[in-house]
Amino acid sequence: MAERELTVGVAGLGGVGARVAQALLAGIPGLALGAISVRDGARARALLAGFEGPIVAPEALGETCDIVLEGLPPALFRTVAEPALDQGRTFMPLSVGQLLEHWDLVERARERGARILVPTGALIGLDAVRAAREGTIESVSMVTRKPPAGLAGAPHVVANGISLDGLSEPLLLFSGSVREGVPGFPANLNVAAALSLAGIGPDRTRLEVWADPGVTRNTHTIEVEADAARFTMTIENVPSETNPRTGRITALSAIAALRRLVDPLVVGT
Ligand SMILES: NC(=O)C1=CN([C@@H]2O[C@H](COP(=O)(O)OP(=O)(O)OC[C@H]3O[C@@H](n4cnc5c(N)ncnc54)[C@H](OP(=O)(O)O)[C@@H]3O)[C@@H](O)[C@H]2O)C=CC1
Ligand SMILES: O=C([O-])CC(=O)C(=O)O
Repeated sequence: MAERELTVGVAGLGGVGARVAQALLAGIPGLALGAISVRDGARARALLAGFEGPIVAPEALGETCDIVLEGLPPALFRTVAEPALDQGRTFMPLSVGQLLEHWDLVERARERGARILVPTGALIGLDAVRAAREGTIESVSMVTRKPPAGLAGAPHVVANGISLDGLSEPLLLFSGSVREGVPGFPANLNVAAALSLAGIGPDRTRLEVWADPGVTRNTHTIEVEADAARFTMTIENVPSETNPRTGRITALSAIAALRRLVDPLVVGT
């Protein structure tokens, strides 16, 4: 007898959430779009033609859905995360940096039998980082370069009165640990948070953030030194149409991460 489909609740229909919800509607065997949470219901119904399921508050997604995917602005992270975990659901965050600031949620997941699954998102190489962590990792570092428009408005940029207009050469905005960096760039460094969680943690993972007028893509390079391997990898992400901060691959990574929850064959660590 066929197993029942797992239902997915999607919080936020921005660049990431809309793409994931559309993929679920188009059909992923074993998964179904169960509910959505949005501010503008009419816009959502237009984006998701044929979706007749409920539109609910972010807190309510976990009442009926097996998996809750968060694609909200970072400030709303806990609104959806906490109830989904209390309801024992599988929670898939995109605003991963917020996990560092709401770390108690990991213990909460353990207590409630829930799970937090962080997709690789706009990054590369978390499979190798996780494998290396089973041995000894000496160092992990990441350099992020984005077109200035993708960094405009970040709290760090605003608080330090940094002007990104008319830059003619790369400007180093931040250098330090991932834990120190994320609060200043909550919509830019989710990848760095994910890297740190896959490897040696946010205090030991080093980070540089550059506003670079010479790049058109959101570019992340990670460098890992471990007893099992040394590797350097770079990903150059096409910014999404709706949000220049977010790489187009982010939604595709979330879709792939959902698929591996139900696929009979799973490849990769
Ligand atoms: N993990 C990773 O690798 C990456 C993570 N990210 C992060 O993923 C998250 C989603 O990114 P992205 O899709 O680009 O973000 P967007 O800003 O495009 O989308 C956020 C959506 O949330 C909606 N929203 C706002 N308030 C509410 C509310 N109260 N209830 C329901 N929906 C609401 C917005 O609606 P409205 O349209 O009405 O404003 C918008 O559609 C962000 O935190 C981003 O930083 C981004 C890139 C990579
Ligand atoms: O999309 C990207 O390149 C990375 C990003 O914004 C994030 O990690 O928040």
